[in-house]
Amino acid sequence: MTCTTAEFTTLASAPGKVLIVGGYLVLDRKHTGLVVGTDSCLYSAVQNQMLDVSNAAFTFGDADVPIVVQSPQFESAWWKYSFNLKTNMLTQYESADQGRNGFVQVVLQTTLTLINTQVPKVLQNLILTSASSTYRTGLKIILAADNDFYSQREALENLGLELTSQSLRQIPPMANTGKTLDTVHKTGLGSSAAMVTSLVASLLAHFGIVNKADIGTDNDRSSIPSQGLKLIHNIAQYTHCLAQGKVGSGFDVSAAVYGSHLYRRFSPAVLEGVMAESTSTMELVQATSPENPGWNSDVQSVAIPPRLTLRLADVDAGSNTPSMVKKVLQWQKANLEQAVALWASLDDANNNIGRIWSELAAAHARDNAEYNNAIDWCAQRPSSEWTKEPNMLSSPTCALLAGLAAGILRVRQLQRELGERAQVPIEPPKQTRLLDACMAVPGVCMAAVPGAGGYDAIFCMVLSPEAGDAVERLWSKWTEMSVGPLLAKQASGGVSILNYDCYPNLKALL
Ligand SMILES: Nc1ncnc2c1ncn2[C@@H]1O[C@H](COP(=O)(O)OP(=O)(O)O)[C@@H](O)[C@H]1O
Ligand SMILES: C[C@@](O)(CCOP(=O)(O)OP(=O)(O)O)CC(=O)O
Repeated sequence: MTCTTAEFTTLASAPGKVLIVGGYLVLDRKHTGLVVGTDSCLYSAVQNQMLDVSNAAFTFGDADVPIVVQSPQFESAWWKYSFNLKTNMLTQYESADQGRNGFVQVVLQTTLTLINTQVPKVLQNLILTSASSTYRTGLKIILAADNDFYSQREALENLGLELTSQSLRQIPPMANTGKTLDTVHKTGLGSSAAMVTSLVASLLAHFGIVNKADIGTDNDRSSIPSQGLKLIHNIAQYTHCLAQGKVGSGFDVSAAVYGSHLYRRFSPAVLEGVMAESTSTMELVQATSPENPGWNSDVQSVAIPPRLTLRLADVDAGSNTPSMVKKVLQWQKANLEQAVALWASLDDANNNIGRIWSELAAAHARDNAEYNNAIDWCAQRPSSEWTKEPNMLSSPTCALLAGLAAGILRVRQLQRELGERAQVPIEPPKQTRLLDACMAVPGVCMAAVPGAGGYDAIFCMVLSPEAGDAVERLWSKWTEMSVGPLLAKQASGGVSILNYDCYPNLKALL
């Protein structure tokens, strides 16, 4: 498609996440988490726009820039702000139903303060181009999400369609949810981390603080993060923590920035001094700087092995991650000796998965034909048969795939053990039955609960489109729980700057 670039509109996207292994352990810097970024994204479009402020419930002074943010897929989701260039104060002066969006507000407050401190003239230019006190040049921001972030069950029911990916493809992209942000049913892809990351990136790129080339577009990123990408990461981690009121592991924001990788968290100390409201601008600049050595997270790229495809489903029940985390950490504290041993076993089992992925990628690079033959063969049989055929015993790829299937069973066994000991339903029996059935489908090499586990979601890794279809047929016939497929697959890239003109659905929203 030939697209022209619209002047003054900057569009950024950030992917959702699936924590394949490493739930709970990733909270501690001693351990890593294997996280995959999805091709379902959150988008943020920023445009300079002449805004009519004549009826605003706020008197605009010489230094005030108006900002309108809309999330048109939701009911009552618009917020109007003014950002004062002299005081760096963001004021929300109007919104639908007097609502607030804590994540948007914190990102705007922080990012605009940093921009105004580092390159004041870019925001002052908006004031200089304001035509009158009635019309002022400000920022119009649109937030939009791929449908996968929110449950589409109701939409399918209303259309009289079954819960299948074929039906999901009939729903228009970025469809209206008919819900508010508070009542929408999320699928667990990490909407706030992806939204925060895309909004930070779009603002920094719009005002030239980071170079669009530094951020990358879709898949053209080098493996060493640029200073610009680090700045986006640091601001996104900081604002996400501030908005959620605690310093978490940050794997979700890291996936939104860098895409799929092996993640080791940053030491929380880098943010502990700047979580208070009284944080000064200088402290903010220092804390988020790409040069700040406190940002010691480790992002190691992992290759999802060729021809392995991620399939996701949300389970219509839901779990409360923070309360599960609280209970697991309480148990860990109260049972240190047992916990040390269990954490070590889980760490081994988790690392084994990442290691086999790397070895599979290496096997593909070494002998493409052998690799493809083994995938074709395994794709037609359940994993329990992969070691039973004498002819295939000499195939290195077949052995690795069998190791992967056994490896994820080991992870699951330990996750169940942790769940039983901490009295937290990490892989409850209903999920065990579903996951065992998935593992029995020909061509499935992995199936487990992602992240914190519970009743939120499941993931599978399949070796062929036919295996993916077979898994989906199993889900659609599953009666014990309602299992809804998502359309998302794995994506290698993280946050990206996109050509706005290539996204007519978004353009129609602005
Ligand atoms: N499309 C969106 N538009 C505006 N805000 C959003 C959007 N998606 C997520 N958010 C913000 O993120 C919050 C949800 O965060 P949270 O409950 O932590 O869910 P998640 O686990 O998906 O990140 C919303 O209340 C809202 O503030
Ligand atoms: C337990 C954890 O290590 C992983 C939780 O991963 P999920 O993907 O389950 O997260 P939510 O989207 O918030 O439900 C907690 C953490 O690292 O933040």
